[in-house]
Amino acid sequence: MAAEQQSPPFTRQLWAAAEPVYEAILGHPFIGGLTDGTLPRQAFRHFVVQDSHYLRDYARALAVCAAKAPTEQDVRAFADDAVGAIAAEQEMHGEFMAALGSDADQAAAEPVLPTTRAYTSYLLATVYGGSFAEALAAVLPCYWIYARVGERLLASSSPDPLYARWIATYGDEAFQTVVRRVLDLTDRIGEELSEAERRRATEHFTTTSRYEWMFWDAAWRGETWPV
Ligand SMILES: Cc1ncc(C[n+]2csc(CCO)c2C)c(N)n1
Repeated sequence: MAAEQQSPPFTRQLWAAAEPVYEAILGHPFIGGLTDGTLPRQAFRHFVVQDSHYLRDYARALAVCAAKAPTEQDVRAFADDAVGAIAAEQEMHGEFMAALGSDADQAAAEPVLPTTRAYTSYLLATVYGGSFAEALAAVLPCYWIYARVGERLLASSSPDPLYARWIATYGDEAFQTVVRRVLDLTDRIGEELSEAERRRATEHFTTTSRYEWMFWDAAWRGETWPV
């Protein structure tokens, strides 16, 4: 009998699809500026304000993932992240806003800009309308790209204490452990997917990876609504 055809681990397939985007992120001047400390405060502030808006909807997206998750343990893990991990990120943004002479209320009062709106709309449409695998693939770049970027930047860190704090959060071993958990789940789910389902999920993964690049780029450009 012919040996059963083994698919490569799903995460390997996903990363191969998004690798050029990851390389573009590492080469982006926003990331370069975080590392060498030259990133203008205005660009960092733009990022923090938009990220506060992003996190509200991302928490919703994780809660939908929790509702669709296959096992009790996975339900708990996503529900925990929807509450605890998001709260930790919001708290960090509160500290960033204070260091920038502002606060969370002021951030909340600022408009949600085009890239943030596009990214969160896409995330929410995918998690509400798609299968669990599609939902997982859509939320995954948020974890995985930040873990890879954090890990990469940790060695050099930043001469700017604010930017060093940002890097330390994502380079931290505790965060890397959280991400490994989500990646293990992705490989587990991937084993049961048909080729067509893998393709659909990969499309979501590539799209939200691109939105991660665009999110930094929007802050770097000081994006506004054109009208
Ligand atoms: C645009 C954007 N993408 C990813 C993250 C990082 N992040 C946000 S929620 C979450 C999961 C729980 O920790 C992670 C890793 C961010 N802050 N902003």
